Amino acid sequence: MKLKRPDCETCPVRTLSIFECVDKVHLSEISRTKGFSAYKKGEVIFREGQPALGIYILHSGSVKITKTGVMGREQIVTFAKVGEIMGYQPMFLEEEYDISAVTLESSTICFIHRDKIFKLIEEDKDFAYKFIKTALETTKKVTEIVSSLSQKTVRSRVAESILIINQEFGEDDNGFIQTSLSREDLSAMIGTSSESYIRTLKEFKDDGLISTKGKLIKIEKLGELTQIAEIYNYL
Ligand SMILES: Nc1ncnc2c1ncn2[C@@H]1O[C@@H]2COP(=O)(O)O[C@H]2[C@H]1O
Repeated sequence: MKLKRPDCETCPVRTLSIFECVDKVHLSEISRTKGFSAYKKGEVIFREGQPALGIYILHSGSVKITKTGVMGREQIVTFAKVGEIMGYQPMFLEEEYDISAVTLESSTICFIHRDKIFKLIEEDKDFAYKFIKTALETTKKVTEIVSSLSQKTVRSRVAESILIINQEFGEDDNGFIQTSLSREDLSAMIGTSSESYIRTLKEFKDDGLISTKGKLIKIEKLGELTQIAEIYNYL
C-alpha cells in the first residue's frame, strides 16, 4: 500500500542508516522521488530473480532476508533492522536480486531508485564510504554464516541462532527475546528441519539453558549457550 512519504530530513530512522550524513540538497531530492509503502506480515518486498532497480530501507517493522537453496529450500541469510538497506549489492552490480525480502510483521519501507544512489555515490564521499563499509560488513557476515553452516553441528547452530535473534530483536522486560518466529523460520536460519530444531530447543530447555513461553524464548545461561554455539565439528 502506497502512503504519504515521510520527510527524510526530519526522519529519525535516517540517523540509523547510511543516509545519516547526506546533505540537505541531496536529501530533499531523495525525499521527493522515493517510494514509501506499507506491507502486511508475510508480504514479499522483493523477490530473487527480479531486476534490482533500487534499494529498500526498512522504516518500521522487521524483515527476513532469504535465499533459495538446494531443492528450493529457503535459507534465512539475515534479518534487516530499522534503518538498514536491502538489495543494494545486486543494485550496484546491475543484476537481478539474488535474495528475497519478506516482512515478519507489519512494516513500512522506503524505496530509492538506483540512479539516485549512483548520483549520491559520485557526489558524496562520506556516503560512498558508508556504502562500501556496509557492503563489506555484509560480505563478512555471509562468510561467517557459510562457515557456520558447513562446520558446526545442529546443536551448535541452534545455539548460535538463538544468540543471533537475541542480538537482532532484543529482549523484553522479562528477558524474553522480542520476536516470535515460526518454527519454519527458525530452522531456515540454520538449514535444518523444523523437527530437529524443535528437538534441540527441547534439549536446551531440559538442560536449563533456555526457557520458553509459547513461541517466546528466554536465554537462561548465556555463557553455556555461547560455548555451545562456538563448538566446531571438524568430523
Ligand atoms: N516457533 C517457535 N519459536 C520458539 N519456540 C518454539 C517454537 N515452536 C516451539 N517452540 C518451543 O520449542 C519447545 C520444544 O520443547 P517443548 O515441546 O517443551 O516446548 C516447545 C516450545 O516452547
